[in-house]
Amino acid sequence: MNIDEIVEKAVKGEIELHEIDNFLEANAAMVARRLALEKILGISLPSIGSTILDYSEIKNRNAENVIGGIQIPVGIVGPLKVNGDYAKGNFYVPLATTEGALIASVNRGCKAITKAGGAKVKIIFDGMARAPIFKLPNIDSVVNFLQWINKNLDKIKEVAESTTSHGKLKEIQPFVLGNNVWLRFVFETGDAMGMNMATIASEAICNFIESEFTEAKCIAVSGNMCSDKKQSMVNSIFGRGKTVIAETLIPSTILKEVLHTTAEAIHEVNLRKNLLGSARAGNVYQFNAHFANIIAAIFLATGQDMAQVVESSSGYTWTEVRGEDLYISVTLPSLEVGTVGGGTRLPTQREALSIMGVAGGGNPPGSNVKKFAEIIASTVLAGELNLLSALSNKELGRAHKMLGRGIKA
Ligand SMILES: CC(C)(COP(=O)([O-])OP(=O)([O-])OC[C@H]1O[C@@H](n2cnc3c(N)ncnc32)[C@H](O)[C@@H]1OP(=O)([O-])[O-])[C@@H](O)C(=O)NCCC(=O)NCCSC(=O)C[C@@](C)(O)CC(=O)[O-]
Ligand SMILES: NC(=O)C1=CN([C@@H]2O[C@H](COP(=O)(O)OP(=O)(O)OC[C@H]3O[C@@H](n4cnc5c(N)ncnc54)[C@H](OP(=O)(O)O)[C@@H]3O)[C@@H](O)[C@H]2O)C=CC1
Repeated sequence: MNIDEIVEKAVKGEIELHEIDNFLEANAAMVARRLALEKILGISLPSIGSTILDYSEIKNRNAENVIGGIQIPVGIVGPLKVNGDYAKGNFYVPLATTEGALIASVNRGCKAITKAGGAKVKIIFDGMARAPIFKLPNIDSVVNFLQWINKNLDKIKEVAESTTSHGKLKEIQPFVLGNNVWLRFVFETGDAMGMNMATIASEAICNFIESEFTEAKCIAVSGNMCSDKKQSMVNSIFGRGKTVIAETLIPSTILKEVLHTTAEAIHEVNLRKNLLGSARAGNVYQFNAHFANIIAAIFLATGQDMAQVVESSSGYTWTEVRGEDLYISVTLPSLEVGTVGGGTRLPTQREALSIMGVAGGGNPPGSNVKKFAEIIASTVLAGELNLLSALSNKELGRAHKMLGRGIKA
């Protein structure tokens, strides 16, 4: 069958859109699927169809039933001076967004931080968690199960690590409710974000447990105590991915000249907005102004899993007035990122990672992603510093009129 005949069959419903992959080479299948959809809907999709994506690379790795690609503007902020353990020096950071004023905002924050000597940044925890849920017959069995797990830690580690060369089982955190037990497995995952790695290793552990401790039945490899793609106290307290802290001290001259404000004014906005306002709103995880803006824009540009913006953007902004200067820090308890795997292998996303010098695996493994995490936290710091400044001097509406609607103030 040629491509026209296949399109016709898909339009008539004689083959499903995803079955086109069985008849054509990958890229021809992507085109045929779009042409069929255009005919079914009576619309044309030339922009989605005009893509540099190679479906033979994406298929069985990143997406199914593909009809083309979506383009999102990517802008650049920086140079941003980062004084980390892995990221040292001045960095340009790509942000993909459709929110006018966001890039300008973060860029001004970068300017202020760089002029002030940079952002100091530390990673204080590193571990990707997967938590299967087990059903036991009764609470005697729960206690025996926990003792058995403790006795068999070495064997469990061996089973897990037989599935991966980079994944290392660091720790098992047990949680109990009645006859239910969650085992929260925490892995080091090299430069990968690690969710596939941790899931595959956890499934192997579950099979081993079920065959050896037969009273335990694994109900689901993910029991939501992980917690993936959901806000949760467990991530906030224990950390998931990387827990990162970035801080800087901004002298009053820079506050005045670059940010048109004062330490007192920023501190008051932080206290009454980020801390009190978030508490009054019943927010438990996001005592910040807009971590999500920076996290989402970097995730989108660099091929991270967008659904993990949920927990990766949780965290706290802390400020202190020191003389006339401002101390400001951001704490991100669960930043889930990778420089290998997932969407990081796509061509535009890989280029975006290369702007920061973090594309691919590091030497030693894990060093590249830690450098990336430090750059992200420093950029979040720039975003917070600038938005708090803009709010303190009533710039927000004016900026968004100009850069979001194209209207001169
Ligand atoms: C827009 C500015 C920065 C102007 O600020 P300004 O001081 O009038 O601008 P400027 O023209 O004097 O430039 C100062 C610096 O800003 C940067 N800058 C300036 N323009 C650009 C540009 N086109 N492209 C790139 N960078 C730009 C750049 O670093 C520049 O330095 P230079 O390089 O010239 O030496 C300021 O008014 C501002 O930051 N406003 C606030 C906007 C903002 O923070 N928006 C964030 C998104 S809001 C949101 O989504 C969340 C929210 C608010 O709902 C959450 C909440 O509830 O809090
Ligand atoms: N399965 C699930 O439940 C979920 C999956 N996801 C998806 O999972 C994907 C991310 O999973 P993830 O495990 O990170 O990625 P991958 O599934 O792509 O696994 C990473 C691969 O890279 C290899 N590798 C090579 N060099 C390195 C290095 N330096 N550091 C680490 N690994 C290296 C690993 O080998 P080796 O293993 O031998 O070390 C492994 O094969 C995303 O697409 C995400 O959307 C997201 C949430 C849930």
